[in-house]
Amino acid sequence: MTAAAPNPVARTPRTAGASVQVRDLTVAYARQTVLKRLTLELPPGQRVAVVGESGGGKTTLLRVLAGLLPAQAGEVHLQHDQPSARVRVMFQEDRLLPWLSAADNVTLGLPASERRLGLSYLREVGLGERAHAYPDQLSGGQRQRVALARALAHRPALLLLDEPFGALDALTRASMHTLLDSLLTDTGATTVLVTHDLDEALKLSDRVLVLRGGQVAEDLWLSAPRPRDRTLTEPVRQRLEQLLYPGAPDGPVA
Ligand SMILES: Nc1ncnc2c1ncn2[C@@H]1O[C@H](COP(=O)(O)OP(=O)(O)OP(=O)(O)O)[C@@H](O)[C@H]1O
Repeated sequence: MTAAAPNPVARTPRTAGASVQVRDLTVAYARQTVLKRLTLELPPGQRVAVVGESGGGKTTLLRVLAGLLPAQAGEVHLQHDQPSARVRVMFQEDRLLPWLSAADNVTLGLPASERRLGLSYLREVGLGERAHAYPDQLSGGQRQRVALARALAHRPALLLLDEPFGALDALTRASMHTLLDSLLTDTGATTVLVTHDLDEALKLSDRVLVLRGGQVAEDLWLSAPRPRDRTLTEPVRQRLEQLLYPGAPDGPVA
């Protein structure tokens, strides 16, 4: 019997996810205080979705965790086993460099010794055959897959996703959920996903935080096994809909 070819990603040691501690975090823009003494603790490897009203500070929290925005007060601590802090952010827009091929976008910034492994993520997202294509030769869904491969190629201890599939059509988004679900299970990264899509939150996360008034207003943990059967997460969905769309007895307002 011939042994199956080893999967290059599965052979990779899982990343040790970062643990995240946020204490009394306050962030303001000009005269508007967006986060108000927000406190949060994420154990290594946890997958957390952040939902809440538009303008409620979800992206602001993500930007502070990414080190892109300073806090006015409070503390943010990331702890991880890796020699360099590996935090990667994926945004709604792919932010690929248009003059670089998909492969070069994915491996940009990786040490030479990690480029081969980086490219294996391009295969994992189903784009091994398009490694030499430039971003403008790829569809929106394919570009987001390159962006996802780029984020994962750096084997982040903390992966921050800001509405990463918000610009995709429903079918492409659903296939990205399945892909991301299995890739996250392989990586071990601690993940924070900002989203307006409750399906996305319930399918991909271990825990859903509702931000309101600059704080964590609700902290719901999901214990249903993956891949998630929608019926198992229905009680959490109903609770989230009550919190996010009060006064809409039949669910979200279109
Ligand atoms: N650079 C900035 N300068 C001034 N105000 C800002 C800036 N960035 C965000 N804000 C304001 O801070 C508040 C929170 O914004 P943030 O983007 O964090 O919210 P959000 O919950 O991610 O919103 P959405 O769901 O609409 O993306 C909003 O009122 C926004 O207008």
